[in-house]
Amino acid sequence: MAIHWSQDPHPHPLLNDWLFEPGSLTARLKQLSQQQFAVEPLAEGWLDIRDDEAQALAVTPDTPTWVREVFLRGHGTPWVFARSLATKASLESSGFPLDQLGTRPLGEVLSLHEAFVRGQMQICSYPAAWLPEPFNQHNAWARRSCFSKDSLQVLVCEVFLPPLWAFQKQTVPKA
Ligand SMILES: C=C(O[C@@H]1C=C(C(=O)O)C=C[C@H]1O)C(=O)O
Repeated sequence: MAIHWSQDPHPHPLLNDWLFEPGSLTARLKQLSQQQFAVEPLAEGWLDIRDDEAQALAVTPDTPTWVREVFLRGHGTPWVFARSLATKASLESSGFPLDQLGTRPLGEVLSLHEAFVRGQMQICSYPAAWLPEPFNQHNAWARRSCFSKDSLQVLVCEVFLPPLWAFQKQTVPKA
């Protein structure tokens, strides 16, 4: 399945505001949920990566890679599906604990190391088939970027799920 990642902004301002949020998504979701926030690991392991992911890391698709898929939940509801990955070789040489995070947000660990540089943000309409149930009925807007530090590259993809937009709608900004 082909996927097109673009650096161009999305025409819809609300979508663009989230898709190109420069800061930590964890921090923003914690604020939006008034700290009623949690990370739920869904799948983790030495899993196959997709052609577009291998291309982003400049490796072949059969390269041993740790993949971490989670829901970021606000008030107990999945708001974001995130898929983060890094090659085995780069994890072993850096000691970065991508495979030991559990329910600890990746963003918190990345922020501990100031040396991480976040690459260009790209967006796409993420294929429904790549989303976990019950969100695998429709495509959803996603962003991805690569956090780099020395030889380590952590590719982070975040897909914004319909319940986040529903919550946004019901949360009228304070005057
Ligand atoms: C990179 C961040 O970490 C978040 C937490 C993730 C996790 O715990 O797996 C994955 C993607 C991010 O939304 C962030 O907060 O900006």
